[in-house]
Amino acid sequence: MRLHRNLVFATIDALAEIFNEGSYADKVIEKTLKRDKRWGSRDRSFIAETTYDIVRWKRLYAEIAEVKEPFKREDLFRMLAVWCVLRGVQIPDWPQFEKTPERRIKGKFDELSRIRKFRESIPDWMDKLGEEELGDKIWTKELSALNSQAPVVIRANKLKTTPKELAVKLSEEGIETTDLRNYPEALELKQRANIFRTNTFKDGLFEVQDASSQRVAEFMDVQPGMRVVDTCAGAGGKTLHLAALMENKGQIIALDIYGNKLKELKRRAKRAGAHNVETRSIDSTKVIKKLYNSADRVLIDAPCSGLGVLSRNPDAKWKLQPDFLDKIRNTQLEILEQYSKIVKKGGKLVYATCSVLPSENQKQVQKFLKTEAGKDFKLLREKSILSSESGYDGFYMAALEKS
Ligand SMILES: C[S@@+](CC[C@H](N)C(=O)[O-])C[C@H]1O[C@@H](n2cnc3c(N)ncnc32)[C@H](O)[C@@H]1O
Repeated sequence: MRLHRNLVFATIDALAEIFNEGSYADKVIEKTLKRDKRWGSRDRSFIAETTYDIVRWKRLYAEIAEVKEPFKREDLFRMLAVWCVLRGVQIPDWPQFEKTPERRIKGKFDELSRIRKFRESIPDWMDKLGEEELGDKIWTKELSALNSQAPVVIRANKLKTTPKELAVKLSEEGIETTDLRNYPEALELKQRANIFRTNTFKDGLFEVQDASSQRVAEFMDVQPGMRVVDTCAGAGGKTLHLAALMENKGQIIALDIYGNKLKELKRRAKRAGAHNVETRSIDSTKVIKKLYNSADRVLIDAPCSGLGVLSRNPDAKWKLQPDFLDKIRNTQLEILEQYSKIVKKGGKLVYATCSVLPSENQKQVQKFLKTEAGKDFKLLREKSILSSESGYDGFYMAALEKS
């Protein structure tokens, strides 16, 4: 591979913005890719993948390159030089890469690879927390899985197609997929591609949704005709799946505290042909109270640390802070206590997170069961999905029944 100057400069600009201005990697990359219309798909994937790689390995690369935050441009070039050496990419003879100590880089990499927090490139506090919660063996395996590039998985929208038919249509548009055993609606891309440009996507035949995430709506045990409330619906990944499982029959009320996310949900629902979805922004407690004791199924896809989805969102390693985790655990419990009241007698509640930490998952459910609101519920089943075991995102889900 030969490095091209304008692609490398765009990558360095993106990294400076992510590391030094605290911007979100996905947003910065999206903006950077719009900078030059002449860039082809290989150029675009170089920028996106190199930026994500260096974000993912920030601690390790900074340690090897002997640079500290806030990073100057020359520091970022040194980190990129580390990336080149460790990936066997030829270092260009540009002034920015003069005197790159290739042997020293390899030596330091071998030395640091013996220490997990450097090898897996994560903050001390997160390493300690993961080990405390999951134990040394599982955490070590999980970290390694969470540091690998996530596969692209899509969900065939059964309101409009079947996975088989979708695979054929995508293939006609030059995109090859494999179907996933045990995930009835999922297809995995054989190679990364810009699938949002396909007609198949524009026509609403699929959504991008990780395989583990597709387990959540399945876990809800919905039937066509039910009344379902998705309380933390965001832009509607799970809502749209629920609409498909309910064959567009019955009612789904999608709630969130952010109206702009619900607007996006509406746009997606229209594309997907999901007609049984209504959105309501939670702008006061009244919105929730009005729904008390009314739903056959309630989903709480709770805000969480996102520690199960680090492979697709590696900058969360650097943006997450311990005090945020404390706050989010309180929010999770409050939400459980409040929103569980929406379930009617005999109805079911599903609590889910994309975290692998028991303190956000099974321990929260156990705490909830001991509260006043929780005493009417019994735990039916729960599932912890580790990325190291499934090959997809880390997730947790619990189904509870109200008596
Ligand atoms: C894990 S995300 C939801 C993802 C979404 N369900 C999906 O499948 O695409 C959690 C969501 O909870 C929302 N949220 C945060 N605090 C909330 C609260 N107190 N009540 C309701 N929603 C909340 C966030 O805005 C965010 O959209």
